[in-house]
Amino acid sequence: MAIPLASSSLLPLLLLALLVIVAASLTACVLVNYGDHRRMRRRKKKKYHPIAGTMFNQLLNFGRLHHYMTDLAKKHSTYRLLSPFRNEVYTSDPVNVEYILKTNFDNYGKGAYNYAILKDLLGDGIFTVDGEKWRHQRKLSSYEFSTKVLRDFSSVIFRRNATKLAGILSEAAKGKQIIDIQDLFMRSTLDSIFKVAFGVELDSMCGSDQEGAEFSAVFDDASACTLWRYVDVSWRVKKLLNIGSEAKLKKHVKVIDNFVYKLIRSKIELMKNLEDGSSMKKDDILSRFLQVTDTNPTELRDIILNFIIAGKDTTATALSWFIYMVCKHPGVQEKVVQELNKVTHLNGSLSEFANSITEEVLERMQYLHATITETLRLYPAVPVDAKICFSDDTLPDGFSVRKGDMVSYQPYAMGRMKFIWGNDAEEFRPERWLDGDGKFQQESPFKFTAFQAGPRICLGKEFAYRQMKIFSAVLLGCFSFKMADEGKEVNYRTMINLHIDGGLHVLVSRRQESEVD
Ligand code: HEM
Repeated sequence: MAIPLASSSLLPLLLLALLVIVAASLTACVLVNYGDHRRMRRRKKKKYHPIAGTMFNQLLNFGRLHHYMTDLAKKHSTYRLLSPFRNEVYTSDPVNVEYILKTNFDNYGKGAYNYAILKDLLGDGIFTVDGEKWRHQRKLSSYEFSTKVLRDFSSVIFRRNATKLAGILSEAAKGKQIIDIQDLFMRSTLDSIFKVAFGVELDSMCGSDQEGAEFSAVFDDASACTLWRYVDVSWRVKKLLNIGSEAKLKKHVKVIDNFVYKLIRSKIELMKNLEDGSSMKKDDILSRFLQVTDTNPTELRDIILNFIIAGKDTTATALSWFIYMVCKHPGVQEKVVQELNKVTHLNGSLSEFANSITEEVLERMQYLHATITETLRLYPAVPVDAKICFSDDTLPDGFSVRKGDMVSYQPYAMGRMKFIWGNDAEEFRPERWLDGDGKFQQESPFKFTAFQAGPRICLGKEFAYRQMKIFSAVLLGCFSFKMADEGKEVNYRTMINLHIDGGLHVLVSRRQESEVD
């Protein structure tokens, strides 16, 4: 999901909310502690995970939240943070993770809490629901995601957009211009997912489509307002009175709905008018749904918007951290290029070069696959992922959780745990993913949790890898990258996705060995 935790315009409000929450936390912590103590005495047999801090500490460490949580994880593989609203359990223990995400899957989900917050924007889409509703969505969507039609169509879009991006970098290289590559990745992944989902060219990369640019801005803002509900305890009142962020959200959702329903209506018209479906076959997800299912417009709206939110910032942030890593490790950058040299010819036009990156070529790029995976191990696009516990339970480590507790696994902290990855856990070393023959080796998804695991594992994992590999192969084949300011500290901004704070500013230059024009 791609929702900023704190856009700069929301910062003063956020600080005010933090102060209120801090006061409430302190009082609640005392009460919860006391309550825990009494309950523990009553139910002697049950034990609960150690308390490592409170929500107050989280707020104090907001700017370095994932560092803070990693430090706690180094002390306790599973711990509790006290909050006035609910008990929060955080785990980086793969055995507990497997239990929550797979073994007792039905007992941990989005719950009514997340549903209420997300529903206005994401409707009954795959991200917001549990149980039968989720199963239905998952079945419909996983069938589509596994088809060759979608694979081929999306690869064409990725190659085209990677070529477009390389064209922009080419101009920047000529003028020795510093570019914010994260911003460009954000635009190009939005364009890609939009084309794949709706069959519509948004062109936010070049900004040629006014309506598209407006949709993109409104969608980002609506996501920010939705996320704001997680910190604004008064959001329901504001919604009732239609004021502040809630009034803004309502207005934005209307714009989004108009845009999306218009697309759906015109697609339905188009389908009706097709005399010979095969000769004018359309391969975007919306058209495919209309061809093969009898999904109604509201369901379609929810399905497609959820895909857009899922596939937009996740891939863009992962690609940005990948570029950051290869800038910091020029040796790795060179090894990726050597591999590319082996499997493709770095000559011809930009689009010829991009088109030469076929499925077979992608399959042979094992070192690139390992480098992207190593990036995601240390910089997972979703750094923490929370579930709600539906009934009292005991985790495999012997500690109990209660109905209503928030139970989270933490990909960011897990990537840095020595007990999972060995003493070099914090080092960037793509080789850890390769066997003696240089072949990529999968790890347990309960250790490498960047894509979640179990029945709800990311539906777009293969799609995302293909996109990231095509983009990185095209870009590294043509350009060498270095940081615009080598001495500048690069950090994340605390958001649902792991964005690079302030963007990633790089200098690119044409590669000597590449004769791609
Ligand atoms: C580097 C890229 C990506 C990463 C790291 C990633 C990671 C994740 C994670 C952690 C979840 C679980 C979120 C939750 O608990 O709700 C998830 C779910 C999901 N992802 Fe991805 N994702 C990526 C790209 C994509 C793309 C490109 C798409 C589709 C176009 C996609 C589609 C989905 C969907 C539909 C779900 C919901 C699955 C379900 O609840 O059954 N993802 N992803």
